[in-house]
Amino acid sequence: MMRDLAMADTPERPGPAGLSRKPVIRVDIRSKSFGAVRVLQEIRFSVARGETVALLGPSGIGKSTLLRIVAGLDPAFHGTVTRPDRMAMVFQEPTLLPWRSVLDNLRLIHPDVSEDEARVILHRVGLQGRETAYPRTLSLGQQRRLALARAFVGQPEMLIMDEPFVSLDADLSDAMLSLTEELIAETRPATLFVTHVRAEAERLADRICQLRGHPAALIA
Ligand SMILES: Nc1ncnc2c1ncn2[C@@H]1O[C@H](COP(=O)(O)OP(=O)(O)OP(=O)(O)O)[C@@H](O)[C@H]1O
Repeated sequence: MMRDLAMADTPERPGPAGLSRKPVIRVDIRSKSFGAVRVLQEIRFSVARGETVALLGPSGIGKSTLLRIVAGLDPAFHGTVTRPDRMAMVFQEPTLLPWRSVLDNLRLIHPDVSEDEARVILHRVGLQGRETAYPRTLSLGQQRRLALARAFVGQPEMLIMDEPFVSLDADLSDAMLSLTEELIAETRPATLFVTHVRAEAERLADRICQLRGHPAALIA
């Protein structure tokens, strides 16, 4: 089902269950510069609910810059981005609060989530029994599982991931990919993720975008 795209726009079309595939992320970036250096130019694409788009490109091309703009973390660009209210991000580093328990790491970000709901998602990612543990006592794989639980417990309409499987060995990377695939299928956010690994992109994504050139543009 995966295909490459150039300047892709998600048309409003029926989804697999006849549900509306109205885009929930619309990106129209005319330019992004750091000082005098223009990093991004003319980037237009959209992502529908339930759709996963992978972003590939060489190191330093501007992938993280693009993700930060889409997430609303960097407002200093020319253009427009439309995004839904409920969004979640997963970074290369799990970015956990070291002095808070596993359960608190979930509930501080999502105060409306009940303890029972938090326990259910922790069980779902394989962290049952570790609710009162502190992040430093978790393996890197477990920390990544907690970061995934934290992202999905809020039922995000939009999910942004920046190389979420980097620095894991092959088996762990495979397990995390499977878990992420399942959570995306259950929650169906509009997902945009960066990876250096084309096989990861082909496994997880419906569409693949590539950034190329200086300043970078989106191409097939
Ligand atoms: N805050 C900043 N100030 C100045 N230049 C920056 C800043 N952030 C990024 N850049 C520059 O913008 C360009 C794009 O960086 P970015 O981190 O987006 O690339 P990337 O494709 O994500 O790289 P990588 O794959 O190595 O993570 C690089 O030349 C980088 O040096």
